[in-house]
Amino acid sequence: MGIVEKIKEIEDEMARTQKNKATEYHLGLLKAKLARYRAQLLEPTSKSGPAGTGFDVQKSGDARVALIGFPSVGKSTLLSKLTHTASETAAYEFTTLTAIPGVIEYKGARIQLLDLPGIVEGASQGRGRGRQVVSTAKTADLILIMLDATKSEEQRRLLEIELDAVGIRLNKKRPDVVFKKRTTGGITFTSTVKLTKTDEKTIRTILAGYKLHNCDVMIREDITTDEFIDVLIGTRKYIPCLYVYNKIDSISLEQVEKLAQMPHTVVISCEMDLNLTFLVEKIWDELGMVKIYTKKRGDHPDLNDPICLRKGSTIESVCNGVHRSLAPNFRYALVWGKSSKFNPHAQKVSITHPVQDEDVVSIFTK
Ligand SMILES: Nc1nc2c(ncn2[C@@H]2O[C@H](COP(=O)(O)OP(=O)(O)OP(=O)(O)O)[C@@H](O)[C@H]2O)c(=O)[nH]1
Ligand SMILES: [K+]
Ligand SMILES: [Mg+2]
Repeated sequence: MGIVEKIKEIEDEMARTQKNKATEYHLGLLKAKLARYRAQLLEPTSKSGPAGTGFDVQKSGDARVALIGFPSVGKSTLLSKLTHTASETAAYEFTTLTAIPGVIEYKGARIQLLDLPGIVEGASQGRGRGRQVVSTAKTADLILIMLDATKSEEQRRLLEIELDAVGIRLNKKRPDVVFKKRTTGGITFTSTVKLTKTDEKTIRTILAGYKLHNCDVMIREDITTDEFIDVLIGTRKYIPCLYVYNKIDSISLEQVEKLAQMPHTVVISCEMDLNLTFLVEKIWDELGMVKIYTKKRGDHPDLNDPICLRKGSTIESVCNGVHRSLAPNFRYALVWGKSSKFNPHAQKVSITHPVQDEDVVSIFTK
């Protein structure tokens, strides 16, 4: 009998078994067995693709948000609450076995929310399908670390370790270091600030360790040695993160207040519908989305169908948001709004002009 059949058998037996004092222990055993089989299902097999690749879910919408957490913290419950997609939820661990995408619609934007299997300690080392989960997290524009408010604080640190191990840096900026490889000329080292957490000698030792004998290094921020290594490796992902504590219906008000005061933190209860709207607002803020309205010559701006972009986007992204034929044929654009030098009047701009929230843009092509 395969694992899937065994799981089915246990689930059937659980459904048949009446819940009462006498069956409590037996049900507990079944639950434990079920969790074990489901965990086995999550282990990589030759069929499930090489370790280190994420789930094959098409990116869609204006941004992607990934739900990362231990089993049974309520990830699927949240997906079902915030989107029109239902993801199976249950009281046993490893209910979700693959990536399930849903869409949050907010302020005209479509944000993809990705429900993922729960991960366990050691996920990044290839235990279970966890490696696939953390690899998928790398593709997100925002990570929601979902935590069970009734469980110990330790869970948060353990998850951070797993994400760190695959090169994800949470709520951190890329270190301000310019690093250029050369073919000759040795190492030029400059630092525009006083280094208090590392020094030139350490950095030169590291460079030698990586067999980098010709390069330019310019450090413009008081970085740590680890941050310098991140720059060298180059594939680090700097992703914003919100810590979402669920199940606050089961803890005291004092505890709720304590959690809510922590930075980048939102406390919610999916079951009691507490703070879910606020969570969506925070997701929007953290993603740094802007809304751009387009306007055809002589028309009013189209206020019903804004283009949603990440903060810092340029006219080029606006072009691509309308149609991919626009950018190659671009002549100039007119912008009204915060990014116009002459606000409230229009400014004529090039394709590299950065737009701001609620700008109105007209694009002129050749
Ligand atoms: N008390 C309480 N229970 C909740 C809340 N949200 C979800 N649950 C319960 O927590 C259990 C797990 O929920 P799921 O949504 O399946 O959790 P998950 O994180 O998707 O779990 P896996 O897919 O197994 O990793 C279910 O029994 C839910 O009913 C909440 O706000 N409060
Ligand atoms: K579950
Ligand atoms: Mg789930």
